[in-house]
Amino acid sequence: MIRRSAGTGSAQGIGGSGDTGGADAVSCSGLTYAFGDTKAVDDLDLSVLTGEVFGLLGPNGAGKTTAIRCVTTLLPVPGGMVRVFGHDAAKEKMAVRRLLGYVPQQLSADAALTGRENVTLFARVFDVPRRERAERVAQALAAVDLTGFADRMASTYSGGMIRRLELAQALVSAVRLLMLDEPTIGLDPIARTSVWEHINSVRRATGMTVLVTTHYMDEADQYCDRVALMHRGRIHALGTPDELRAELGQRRVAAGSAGDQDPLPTLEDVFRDVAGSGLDDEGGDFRDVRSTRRTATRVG
Ligand SMILES: Nc1ncnc2c1ncn2[C@@H]1O[C@H](COP(=O)(O)OP(=O)(O)OP(=O)(O)O)[C@@H](O)[C@H]1O
Repeated sequence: MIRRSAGTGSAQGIGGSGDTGGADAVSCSGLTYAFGDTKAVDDLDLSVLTGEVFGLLGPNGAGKTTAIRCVTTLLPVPGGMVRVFGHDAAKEKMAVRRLLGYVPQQLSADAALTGRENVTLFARVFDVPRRERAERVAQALAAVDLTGFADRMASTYSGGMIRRLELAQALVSAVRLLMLDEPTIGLDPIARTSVWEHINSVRRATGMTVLVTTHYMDEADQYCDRVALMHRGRIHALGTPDELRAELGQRRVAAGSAGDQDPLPTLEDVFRDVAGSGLDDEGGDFRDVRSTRRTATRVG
């Protein structure tokens, strides 16, 4: 498995302090989580370095959302250890929650509120001091280019605008770690690019760390510093997209199934190599499909 260090960039802005005390943004060791007999996460070891954009990839049902929910403290940590900037997610839930913003797959904005009201609600829930609230809400809306639409009902927003609004909600409490579960699912290519451009501009301004799940290999390739391929609750490959492609290319040359001059495999080839041909058998269940379709419908 390929591992490497990522560079970091840091400045102050809408996000929180760049001081991370030297700890990894996320560190999981031996993380295990089961729903009844289904082991969703199985002895997972994972480190997300401070300042990087880290992509967690894998087929439906691989355990990505479950792992992320353990990191957010929305699920307990029944086995193993999860730390966020050094804080134990099992024992220091509030400290962890204060450091991260989470955009789940499901809709987290209220259609019956304006954009500004939605973000203000998150500012209150996450204890942004009352005297700073209005300014921080305005900053968060500006960071995702929604200032001009801030006082319109969210029900009038397009799918891409809703996703940007959800980003603003997650960013308003000056987070150091932004966690995004399939942030661009169901969006058209222009809206997808726009969501990523906004993530990246906030990241450049603040040095925040981003942990994202996606099924779009082109996005992982383009926007992630490192990716991990998860399958059946475990990490099977980890590295930069270039490293993973090169490693598969070398293996194919060694096995005689490709020549030296052949183009490098794509990240999608790496994905297929890891997940094998069992994708359709293992490819999620009613719950997975329903959640994807629900998201696609509401943004469509
Ligand atoms: N609430 C639940 N109750 C029972 N089983 C669950 C529940 N949530 C997830 N699972 C099961 O746990 C496993 C991991 O699911 P999880 O949602 O973490 O995968 P995922 O990689 O995020 O999938 P997707 O890409 O479809 O979002 C799957 O087998 C899934 O069916």
